[in-house]
Amino acid sequence: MTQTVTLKLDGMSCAACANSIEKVLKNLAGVEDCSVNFGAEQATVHYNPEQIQPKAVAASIDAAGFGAEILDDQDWYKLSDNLTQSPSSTTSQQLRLKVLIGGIISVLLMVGSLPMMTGIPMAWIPAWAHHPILQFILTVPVQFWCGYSFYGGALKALKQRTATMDTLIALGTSAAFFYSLVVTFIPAGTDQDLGVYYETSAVVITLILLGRWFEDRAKGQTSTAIRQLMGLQAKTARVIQDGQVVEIEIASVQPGDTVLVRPGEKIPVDGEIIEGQSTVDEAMVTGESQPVQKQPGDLVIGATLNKTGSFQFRATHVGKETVLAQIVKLVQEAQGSKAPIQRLADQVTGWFVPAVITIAVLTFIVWLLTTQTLSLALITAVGVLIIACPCALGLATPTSVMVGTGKGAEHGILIKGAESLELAHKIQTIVLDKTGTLTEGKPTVTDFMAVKGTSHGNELHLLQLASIIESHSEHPLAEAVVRYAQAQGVDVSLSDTQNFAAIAGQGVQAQVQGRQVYIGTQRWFQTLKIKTDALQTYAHQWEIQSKTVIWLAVDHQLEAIMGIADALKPTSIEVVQTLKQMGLEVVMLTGDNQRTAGAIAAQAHIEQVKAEVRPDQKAAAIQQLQANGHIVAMVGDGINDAPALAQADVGMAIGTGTDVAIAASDITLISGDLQSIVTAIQLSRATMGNIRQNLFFAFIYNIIGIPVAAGILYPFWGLLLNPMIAGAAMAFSSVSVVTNALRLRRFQPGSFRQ
Ligand SMILES: Nc1ncnc2c1ncn2[C@@H]1O[C@H](COP(=O)(O)OP(=O)(O)OP(=O)(O)O)[C@@H](O)[C@H]1O
Ligand SMILES: [Cu+]
Ligand SMILES: [Mg+2]
Repeated sequence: MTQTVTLKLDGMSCAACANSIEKVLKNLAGVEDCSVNFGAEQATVHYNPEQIQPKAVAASIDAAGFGAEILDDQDWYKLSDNLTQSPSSTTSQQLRLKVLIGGIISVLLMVGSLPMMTGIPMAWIPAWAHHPILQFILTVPVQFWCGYSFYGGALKALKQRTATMDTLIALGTSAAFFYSLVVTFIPAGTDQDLGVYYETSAVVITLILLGRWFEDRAKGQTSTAIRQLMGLQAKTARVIQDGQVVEIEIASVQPGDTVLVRPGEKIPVDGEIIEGQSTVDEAMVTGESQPVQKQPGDLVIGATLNKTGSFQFRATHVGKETVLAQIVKLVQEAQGSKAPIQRLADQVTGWFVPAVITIAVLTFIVWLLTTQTLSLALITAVGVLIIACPCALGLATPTSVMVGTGKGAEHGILIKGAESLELAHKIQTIVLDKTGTLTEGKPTVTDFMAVKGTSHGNELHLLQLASIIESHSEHPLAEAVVRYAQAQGVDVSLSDTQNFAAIAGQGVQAQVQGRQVYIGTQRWFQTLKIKTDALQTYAHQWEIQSKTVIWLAVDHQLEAIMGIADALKPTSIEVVQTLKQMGLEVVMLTGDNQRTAGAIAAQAHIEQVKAEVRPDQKAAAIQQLQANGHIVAMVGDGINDAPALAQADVGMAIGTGTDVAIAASDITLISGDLQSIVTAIQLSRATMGNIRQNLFFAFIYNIIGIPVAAGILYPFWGLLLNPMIAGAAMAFSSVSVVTNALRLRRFQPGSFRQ
């Protein structure tokens, strides 16, 4: 049996580090699958607990030179405390100090070399400021203290027999530094003017650290969604103990406790109202903007806001069992998962670094041979090494995925993984379940008609037989029948049913009071050879009014029919229209009969209808649509439709209220509002657009920069890329990628219509 553990990682400097950790993990016995996300600094590991334990997994990451901490969800409250604090990590503070010191030294070095670099004599700069030995002394701390992490990273990579961006920076700056060192202490015997390049190394190191510092800070902001969610948690709860109201820490609340909530207070944990009434604002968890009426028996969600009344409820779920905790866990997992598009970036980084080293060596050799100038050959080679860093490439997808999934959670859309987020923008066909998705899912019996002149002609008696059977069924239609019977004053409690059987998609049967009773579809009755002609005209009439007709027979004689209405949700028509405008094909899927389905579809302006599809055939119906080469999404209520949801490329479950049916679906729409289907697709489109921009930003510097740094323009215009500018461009590329990803935080439903 596979288990999953999430680890918080430390010490990764670029996507290549993530790749090498992934390699280490995949080589461990007992690890079945894993994914390391550089942007989220997380590893998700699927392992076999009989072969390996999370501790051993973490230890192997440590051994590879990185830090790993097991994210244990046992202690939810501690975790939430940690996460709600601002993310001013030690890494960030250390980076800041290094940037500061590197910056001061770099400025001193630059000022010293100004006259030499510009060729203009500057009287105010004393000659000793450019003394090579002074410059050497100044550079040492930058090279080996500020730049220590590059050497460390390069060494780690070497152990894994790979090369990362640290390798490139370490190589590039070391080349500049040691070349200068040689020139400083072994005076050249030639007449060539050999300059030193200390400032190049110092500036490059400082700029790249500056980029990383910005990146680190910005990366912290990509996870604000989680911090906001965690921040919703109440700190204390008012619990009734021995008739006294006591305020206790939220961590001490136990399931079964009676909790008191006053107007304007946060509801501390999940539970069921036992006394009192109120309206509750659940927007922060479900995305539903309208406050919801609550009365005894209704469920309340922890972290939502009580508005008007005060009430008491019995705690049912606390700590990591609460809806909020589950949402946070899901979002965290999604943020750490990998989008398929990232595999491309990973592959590219895999061969990019070795390729760059080769290009740099070639550049060095070619320039040395053609110009006989060592300094020119060196500077071009260093330029290539610096500009070619693929670090922005590793940030391009994970940062957008983090912001995108977080944004989803904010709107009540839980996206299970980056893969679903990516797939959602490719959806071509969207299949909507009728009952509970397009309609309210609250059917009510509106009509009753008995066959006149039969021996059991008593309507109430028939209704009693029907409701007795239906009280054994969980089907929403069955509940409607029972409710109707009760309203007519029928006693449904008396029950001596035998051989009850529910036939999926057809109806129910049983023996009641010694009689064989059937309730179900007309089609089923035809196969049972029960004549349905007598009520045919009524049935047709009701069906055209979009009512579901269920048939009742006693001892193989048709006795009555009932018409059941289930209204469209108020937003259905508009949502279908928007989906069509977005270029999607909309299909309605239902087990209900053709005519009723057709009438509902017509109301919702849906042209394609698949009706009379039994629950076990729904997955096959999806498969049929996929066979035409379409990417198909299915929206259903998540309980009956699980196989179809799983079959669809993207399964969206409508989880109403606290009933978050997470398991079978790729995307859970927490509020029942269909508008969130549109929002989910728009969010996916916006995120993918954002990722493409990021990949552009990440590549453009390399594509333009490498040939220029290699000196392609030098023979024509004498143009070379100064390694310091290469360093700045490199730092800027990472920063521009993360900043662009943060732009996604401004996503608003409806604003990204394409
Ligand atoms: N317990 C029941 N009592 C009466 N009729 C039933 C019962 N269960 C199923 N049926 C009949 O079978 C039909 C198909 O049921 P099924 O559960 O497949 O679909 P549905 O819930 O009506 O629609 P959807 O597929 O949109 O959810 C129903 O429309 C109804 O006529
Ligand atoms: Cu880099
Ligand atoms: Mg159904």
